[in-house]
Amino acid sequence: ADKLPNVVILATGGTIAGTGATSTTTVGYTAAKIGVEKLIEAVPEMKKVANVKGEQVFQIASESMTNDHWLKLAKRVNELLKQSDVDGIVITHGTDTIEETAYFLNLTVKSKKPVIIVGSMRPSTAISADGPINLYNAVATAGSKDSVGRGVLVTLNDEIQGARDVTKTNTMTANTFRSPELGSLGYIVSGKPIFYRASTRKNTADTEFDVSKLDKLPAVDIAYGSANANTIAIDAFAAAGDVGIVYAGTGDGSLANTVRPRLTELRKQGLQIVRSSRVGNGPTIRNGENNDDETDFVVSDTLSPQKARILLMLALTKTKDTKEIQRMFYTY
Ligand SMILES: NC(=O)C[C@H](N)C(=O)O
Repeated sequence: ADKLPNVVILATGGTIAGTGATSTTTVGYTAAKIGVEKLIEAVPEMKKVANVKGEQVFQIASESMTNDHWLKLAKRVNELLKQSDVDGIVITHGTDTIEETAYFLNLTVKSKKPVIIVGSMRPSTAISADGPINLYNAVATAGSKDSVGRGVLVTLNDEIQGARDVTKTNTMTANTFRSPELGSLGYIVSGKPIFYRASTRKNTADTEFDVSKLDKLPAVDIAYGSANANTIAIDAFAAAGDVGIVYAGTGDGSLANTVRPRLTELRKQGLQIVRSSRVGNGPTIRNGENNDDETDFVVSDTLSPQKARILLMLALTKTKDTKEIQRMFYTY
């Protein structure tokens, strides 16, 4: 028989480790309660597809994930993947920011070995909890040779999503993770990942980003466009010392006439401005709703504001040049 792959589970908390008062409590539970050993014990079936080891890296609800957590996690993943006795990694994670952590690691993990991020929508104590099957599928995917070189993957609900394009689309249901514009990558069928497509964008070992020597990321925040828009948030970000702002504009990243002049001024003062969209689908197009060549802004392409924030932070660790940063937004 083939030797089983070695998979390390890095646990970070989330609803997959959550507990509720009763088996029918699916809302109003407490996230991040159960330790990694208990998570592993709950799914003995995993032993048939991999040799599994667990490590508790944090125990938090994912809405409290920070840049510092990401740096620590990326460093640990890179360390482990350098070991010849580690074939793949599974990260258990809350679902609220799972897509952000996935994209951050997609740009900063320096290995082709599989990295799978998994969560659940129902707490571990719930009737028909989705955590155990999701964890089983994630371990099976992490141990599969078919998953090598595909970038960081998010697996829930029997589906495989790519880190760049996946997003949470429903606040409550188990089938919340979708890659609405560009499609999911595949399915997990009885413990076997089946891939149908791959992103054309660069990831992991093929990126230019290296966080191994960083202990801090540049300060970048997101401001949200709406009718009656004003500059209160962007003024505060600038005053707080942000070096970049992602503006989640209306429509194709359009900017109100009350906002555009101030963003242009902030760019002149050296802040990097990325124009993105609050719509959730479709590209924010260069020189469309704004003359970006003239204002010297970057556009996010199809990245959501929350993912544009990540790429802008990493870009700013390499360069301050707008053209270079725009190139990165068309590359990753
Ligand atoms: N379903 C979940 O995991 C939600 C939880 N608030 C978290 O992100 O940690």
